[in-house]
Amino acid sequence: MFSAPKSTSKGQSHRARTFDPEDSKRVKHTRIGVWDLYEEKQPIFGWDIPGTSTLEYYLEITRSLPYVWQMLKDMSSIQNCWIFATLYVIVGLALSVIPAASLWYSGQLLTIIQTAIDTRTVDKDFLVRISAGRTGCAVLGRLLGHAKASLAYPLSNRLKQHYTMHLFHARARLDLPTFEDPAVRRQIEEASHSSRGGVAWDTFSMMVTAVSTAINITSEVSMLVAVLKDQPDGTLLAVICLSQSFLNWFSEIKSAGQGHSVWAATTRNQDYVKMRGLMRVVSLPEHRKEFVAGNLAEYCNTVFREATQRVGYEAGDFPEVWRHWKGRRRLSFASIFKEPWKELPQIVFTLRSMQSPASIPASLASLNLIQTTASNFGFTVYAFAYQFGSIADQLATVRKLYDIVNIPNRIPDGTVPFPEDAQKAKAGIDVEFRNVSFRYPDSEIWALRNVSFKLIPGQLGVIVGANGSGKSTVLKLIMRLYDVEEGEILIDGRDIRTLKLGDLRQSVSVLFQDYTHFPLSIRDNIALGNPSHAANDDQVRLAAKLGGAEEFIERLPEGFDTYLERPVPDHYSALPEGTKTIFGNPVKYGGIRRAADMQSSTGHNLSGGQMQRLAVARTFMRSMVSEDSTVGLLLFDEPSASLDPTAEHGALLSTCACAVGSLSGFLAKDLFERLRQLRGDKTMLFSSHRFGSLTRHADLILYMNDSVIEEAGIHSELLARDGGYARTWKLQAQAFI
Ligand SMILES: Nc1ncnc2c1ncn2[C@@H]1O[C@H](COP(=O)(O)OP(=O)(O)OP(=O)(O)O)[C@@H](O)[C@H]1O
Repeated sequence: MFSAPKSTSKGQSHRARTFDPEDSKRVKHTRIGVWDLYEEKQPIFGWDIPGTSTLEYYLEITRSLPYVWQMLKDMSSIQNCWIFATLYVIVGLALSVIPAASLWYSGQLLTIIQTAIDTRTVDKDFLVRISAGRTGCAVLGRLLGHAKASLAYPLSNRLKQHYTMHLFHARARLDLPTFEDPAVRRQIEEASHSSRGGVAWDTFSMMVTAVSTAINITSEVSMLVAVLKDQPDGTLLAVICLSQSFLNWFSEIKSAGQGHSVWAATTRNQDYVKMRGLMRVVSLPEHRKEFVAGNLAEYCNTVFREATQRVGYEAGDFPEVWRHWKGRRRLSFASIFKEPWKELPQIVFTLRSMQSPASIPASLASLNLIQTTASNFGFTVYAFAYQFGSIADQLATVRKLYDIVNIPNRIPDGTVPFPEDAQKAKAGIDVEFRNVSFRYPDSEIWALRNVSFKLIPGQLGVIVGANGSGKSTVLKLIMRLYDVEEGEILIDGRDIRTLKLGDLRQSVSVLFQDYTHFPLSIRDNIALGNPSHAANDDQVRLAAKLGGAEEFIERLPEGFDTYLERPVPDHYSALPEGTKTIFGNPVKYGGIRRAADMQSSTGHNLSGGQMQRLAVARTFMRSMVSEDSTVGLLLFDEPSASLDPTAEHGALLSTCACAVGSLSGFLAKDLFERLRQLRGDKTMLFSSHRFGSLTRHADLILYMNDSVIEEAGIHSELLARDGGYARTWKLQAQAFI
């Protein structure tokens, strides 16, 4: 809904095991406008101050250290990384002592002033040397700062690239149920979370900054003590100024609101929710068709006006309302005393100067020195706390980054290679369900109950039944996207759980009902049907032809190189009205601009039927066009759902020049017929709502209802039985009369 402030987005989950907004002992509730904010109650000297000690906090750091060590070792494997890293550390450390060196020179200037007051003489050479040193420090500080920023770029890029591959691998290796698990998704999200250059860079720069900050503060404070110990009231002024910067920091942290605490906000104001919904209805292009056709303008205007009046002036996005509320809350005890406290050093100084007017110049110089150092000191600590949140949280992110590559998959791999005989498998494999029952993860409802059937090599099976009866689930279980809960599935007589997963999936081809297209080029989308032949353009084109997709692909301006959805959008400002296309794509303006004056261009829009032909082409790529394909079982989930009749009957395609001898024959026939001819002896299993040509040819029809197989047999048998299948078949037949 909104992005949390930076300091809050880090460092929450692993400390607070659970967060229950209703737990009033631990959670404070505040009503802000239409929003209910729930904040975990925090002890003042608990988590609020980054780096403060508690056992859990240190344990967290201790647990993460081996992973940080691993990260440092991994950095050595990245080209030139250690050179940049070492230089970065050296420059960072050198920078951290510059303020102390400047302070030393300033102290020397103080001594010169003091001597001048006492003796009325100035050592000019010494003054020149000290002034040069002081100026040199400033110049060196600037140069080192520049060098640090210049080193940060190549270093962070190297780390980013390395860990992007790491994250890619970690995500790619997960199976479906593991990937769908919300806990796993969260784990991945947390491991990928980073502000700028990735987790590794953030951690590395945090460590360098932590050490530099420590050196900076220690050296500055000790230098300040050394410089001021002989100055009149130096120590008193230093204490007042440092306490002032502490007060400042404390009030900032408090007013930053939740610091590092856990919080959540929701709105229960139905009028506000409705207002936001209506606002989207009138703003987004996807609703406009129905909005206009449904004549909704007047009704929506009235409802929106009424809802707005009821909500009053309290409506607003949470971040906006929250920011305003925090501004009001900023009037804390610390913030009230902060201002008068600032005047205290001046008051002390004035009192002292009245007592001994001769020391005014020296005192003035030391006051200035102390104030500058104290404000630097406060700023350094605050900047560190703000940038990195908590050290423990940052280090814990590294642990998560490494842990995600070890997330166990829910579907364990088998050990038996499959098939034993590739030629035989290619010519069809058999599949058998024995008393299979299955529930989806975290679901109480049985998706399949006691399902048994057998298809022998070369047979055509069709599963028919109402929505939600379990048809697609049968296909998913054959692919081992999930494992059965009871019973077993056998492929060529072997329990699929014993077979090597890669081999099993290599031998089966599936076209899902809810197939997706990858945000890659059309060529790649088809080629991924058979990754081992992805570079073979002829096969890709043949697969496109067989799937009935070649003709419309060729008509696209970029043909097979067209991206259906470009993963990298072009960005542009508000272009002059006459600009209709840019970079070959139409200029589009959405109802709501996502980022100031930036707008992304999207890819081409294909019809549902064209999209499905692409998906069919990918299936053909996998199963038909390659000589060495080991696919022996073809699964189709509602393959003709969005194909128009022309496409199904191949009329459009009959004009295609066919590349293979017998191709023209079956292009003119209906899709099922084409599939039947192309498959040779491969076993096929369809799930379909449609009865008709497909079921008439089926060797086995499974009529499913409410997760069980109610009837099984061939078309004529099931018609004769006059049960659910016959009823539905007659209903569908009547619809076409
Ligand atoms: N990912 C999932 N998580 C939980 N339940 C699911 C999931 N997918 C399907 N189901 C449930 O499993 C049951 C069987 O679904 P399935 O998709 O196999 O039905 P179907 O016969 O293919 O339906 P349709 O004809 O609409 O595609 C349904 O009750 C459905 O709600």
